[in-house]
Amino acid sequence: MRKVVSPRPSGHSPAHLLTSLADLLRTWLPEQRWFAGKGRRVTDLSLLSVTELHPGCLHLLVSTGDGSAARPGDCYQLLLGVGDVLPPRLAHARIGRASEGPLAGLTVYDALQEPRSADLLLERLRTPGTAGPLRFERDAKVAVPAGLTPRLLDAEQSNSSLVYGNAYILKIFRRVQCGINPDLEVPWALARQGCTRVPAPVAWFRTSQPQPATLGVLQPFLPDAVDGWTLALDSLTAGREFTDEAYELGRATAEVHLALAAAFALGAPTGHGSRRLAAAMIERLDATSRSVPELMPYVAGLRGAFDALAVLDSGRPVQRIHGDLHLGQVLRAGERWFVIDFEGEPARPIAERRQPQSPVRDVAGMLRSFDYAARSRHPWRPEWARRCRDAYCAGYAAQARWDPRAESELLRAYETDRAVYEALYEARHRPDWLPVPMAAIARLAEHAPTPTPTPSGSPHTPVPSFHSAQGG
Ligand SMILES: Nc1ncnc2c1ncn2[C@@H]1O[C@H](COP(=O)(O)OP(=O)(O)O)[C@@H](O)[C@H]1O
Ligand SMILES: O=P(O)(O)O[C@H]1O[C@H](CO)[C@@H](O[C@H]2O[C@H](CO)[C@@H](O)[C@H](O)[C@H]2O)[C@H](O)[C@H]1O
Repeated sequence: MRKVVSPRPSGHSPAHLLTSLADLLRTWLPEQRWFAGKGRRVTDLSLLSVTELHPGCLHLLVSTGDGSAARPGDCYQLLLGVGDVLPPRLAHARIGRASEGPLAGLTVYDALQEPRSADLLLERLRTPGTAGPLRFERDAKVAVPAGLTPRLLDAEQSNSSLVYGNAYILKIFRRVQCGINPDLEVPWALARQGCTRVPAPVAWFRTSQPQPATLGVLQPFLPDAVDGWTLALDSLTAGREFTDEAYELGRATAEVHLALAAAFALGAPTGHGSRRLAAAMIERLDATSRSVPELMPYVAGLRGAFDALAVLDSGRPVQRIHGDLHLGQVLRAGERWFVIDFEGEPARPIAERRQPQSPVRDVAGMLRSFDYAARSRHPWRPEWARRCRDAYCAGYAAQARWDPRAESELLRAYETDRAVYEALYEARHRPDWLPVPMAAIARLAEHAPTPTPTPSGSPHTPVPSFHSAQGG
């Protein structure tokens, strides 16, 4: 997202406002959990859009860059409060005091932490309309009540979420990309399909400038739900099995996949497209190993999984999928699993995330997650993860009528690709966690299939057993 500028708040041009905000945001942005450019300095900063939502509350789209010509800048959505004095209860929201420009002497803070601004956002969503380039819309069939008490969710998130009265949750996308966000598009389509595994959007807001983009989505909040990651860790801590839950989760995943296949156009079977997919995975491996040197010793071993994929002729069609499925993206309320966060991998371009892909990719994401959970507790219990993985695939097979374990090369390639993604994610966001995906990478590299020439000279890949690579 670049360049265009929207209406002027209270008579100040964005360029003028930037003189007040630039220094503050250069320091504050990189400290935020949702800031994608971890480890990079914000050297270029510009305001793409400024909208005064109400006096003292600015909605901004800012573009940040690190000065490198090779990396395009990112666009972030901010809601900033500006005032003379910050009440002590908002001390934690303080960004700083502007020293120059039109806001000189005023204190700037993160307005999402302020109930008044959160109330106002909900009011906007309840009563559709526009504010400058922002458009607020809702499902006319759902009446959202007024006056619900807001609280900002304290979760480790890629975005920011406000919960209203334990009845609704508003996700505010932090890193904004041009186009409809799959986290609005997919749950909306699934709801139309009658799929009840996904909370259906009831309201949303978007911008038309600098380019059309989704900015936030309001959905029903499941008040008694616990996420799969917390449940899995509880089970590990208590020395309990998690296979019944994993089986049901496999069924829920398959149900969502079937609904997705019905709601969106299917793509052609992977067929010879496997070569292109393998090439993309190899490219990601090479690029990641340049950023995460710990990967270097394993690159040759890991490539085996991608080489095997390149010669695979899969007859299974591709379809829309979740794209970033793991235990943190599933919620259990009572005995029932729900799937949330259809944004896909936030670092990838939206156009790519909306492409049909193999459902095996989601399955691989969840299988990696069982491994993650088992790895994050001492002593490591590989058998626990192996049983969960098996139960999950069995549940999936029972619902989908095909077993992901039968797609062993595809599954292995996607698991390897996911582990590489995780290594990059952890190196950037949580370096202490890097050993978790690295342990899987070491195993996957060690057990990687080696394409061997067949008597006819065409490559033949021995299929490793499903358990050998991940189980121990
Ligand atoms: N509909 C919901 N009901 C209950 N909790 C939810 C719901 N949607 C999200 N959450 C909670 O919010 C957290 C973050 O949501 P998520 O969509 O994964 O955001 P992000 O993309 O920022 O990671 C989840 O882990 C979950 O705890
Ligand atoms: O923010 P998102 O939930 O969209 O996803 C990102 O952050 C996740 C961590 O919060 C990360 O997931 C990795 O860690 C999880 C445990 O914290 C584990 O369950 C996942 O299997 C593992 O991939 C995810 O990769 C990232 O996209």
